[in-house]
Amino acid sequence: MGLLRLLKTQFLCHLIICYVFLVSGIIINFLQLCTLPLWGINKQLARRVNCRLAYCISSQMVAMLEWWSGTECSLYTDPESYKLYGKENAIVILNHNFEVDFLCGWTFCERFGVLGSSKVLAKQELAYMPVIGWMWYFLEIVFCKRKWEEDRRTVAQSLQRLQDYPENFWFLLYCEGTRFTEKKHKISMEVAEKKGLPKLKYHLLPRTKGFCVTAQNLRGKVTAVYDSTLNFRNNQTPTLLGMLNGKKYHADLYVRRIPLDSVPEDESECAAWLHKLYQEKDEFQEQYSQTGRFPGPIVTPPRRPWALINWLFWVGLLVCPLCMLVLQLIYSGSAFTVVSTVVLCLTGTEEGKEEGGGKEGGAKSHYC
Ligand SMILES: CC/C=C\C/C=C\C/C=C\C/C=C\C/C=C\C/C=C\CCC(=O)SCCNC(=O)CCNC(=O)[C@H](O)C(C)(C)COP(=O)(O)OP(=O)(O)OC[C@H]1O[C@@H](n2cnc3c(N)ncnc32)[C@H](O)[C@@H]1OP(=O)(O)O
Ligand SMILES: CCCCCCCCCCCCCCCCCC(=O)OC[C@@H](O)COP(=O)(O)O
Repeated sequence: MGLLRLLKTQFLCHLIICYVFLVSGIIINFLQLCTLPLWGINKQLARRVNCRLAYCISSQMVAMLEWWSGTECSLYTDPESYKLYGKENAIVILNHNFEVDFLCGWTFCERFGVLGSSKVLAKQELAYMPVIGWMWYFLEIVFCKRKWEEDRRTVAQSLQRLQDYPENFWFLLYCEGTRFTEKKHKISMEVAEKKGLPKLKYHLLPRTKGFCVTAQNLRGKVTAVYDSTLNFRNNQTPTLLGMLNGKKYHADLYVRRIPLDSVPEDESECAAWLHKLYQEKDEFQEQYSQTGRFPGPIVTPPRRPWALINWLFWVGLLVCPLCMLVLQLIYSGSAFTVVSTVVLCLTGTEEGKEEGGGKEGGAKSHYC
């Protein structure tokens, strides 16, 4: 094992990375809070500033994927559509099978220059999460309680506010509403059967209301739907901890650009359109499982240096005070404190190795 690879598996490195992420995140959250008075004076400027601040947080996780773990991301799409990515507002529909699929999504956002402004229809609970959740509040992320009686009005209102958003954005929708598990799949296929809909093998039955309300309220602002289907090579099951351990994965994303004009405006027709789309997505996944590839030509949008530069900046800024703290601990702490800290780090390293490496090449269930 090379020295760098060994370093990446060390718990101490993981501690430092998490420390930098959390402390920089809190500092950025605080800076976002300081922009509050600006919203009353110049709302568009406040939004632009918040996009840049948000970039400083989310790009750290992207840097971990791109530069630390070295994960590769290939895009299957047609060259005509490729030219438009990052230059227009779009609704992105993505399958939800992996712990890190949101992070792969962010990586593509980064490569097409829309990371700071990217949006999602997220469950309300995430709004209370320090760093990311608080960052989302200032990014005008749309939250839902997954109770349609309440969401119908609040989601539509939040979407309407995006009509004059000053930056290009991609609005991510996990129409399945939750991450795929065999149990959830079984239940949702029972619902499909009751509704007389064809069964899906690789997806849960999509929830249509969120998509229909999004398409309805972003019409005029958004020009296309990016139907995106993600999978990983060699049956990999990527995890955040695996990436933190420096494990390299290879993501394949198939994207079809569909003009929003071709999505029906009528609610029930829109729902039927989405069900049909998921049947097609299921076929793409079937093709991937049979052949190991999606249809169409492959391009690999290049990674950009900005995420790494931002990360190195925060590491430089925050690791010096940490070193001082550690030195202080060594000088002033008892032998017991020092020894127990070292033991804790070593134990963490061993557990991290198991988590990060243990799943490598592990058999996956049939769906991905
Ligand atoms: C070029 C590159 C292209 C792309 C790059 C890719 C991506 C990058 C893009 C952007 C990145 C941006 C950000 C990413 C960062 C982070 C993301 C992280 C986290 C967010 C994840 C979440 O939080 S997911 C959870 C929240 N979101 C959703 O739930 C969305 C989907 N849900 C809906 O739309 C729902 O309808 C709802 C939430 C609006 C309302 O929910 P509710 O439950 O109240 O109503 P439903 O309509 O769903 O339920 C009633 C109807 O559903 C039927 N039913 C019952 N059981 C089931 C079941 N198990 N499955 C399916 N359907 C079921 C029931 O019968 C009712 O049917 P009716 O016919 O009567 O309506
Ligand atoms: C630089 C890197 C530092 C790494 C430090 C690690 C910090 C960890 C940060 C975690 C960030 C999480 C971002 C939010 C993504 C949440 C995805 C998610 O929660 O999806 C919810 C869905 O699945 C539906 O949930 P359920 O239906 O199960 O309810």
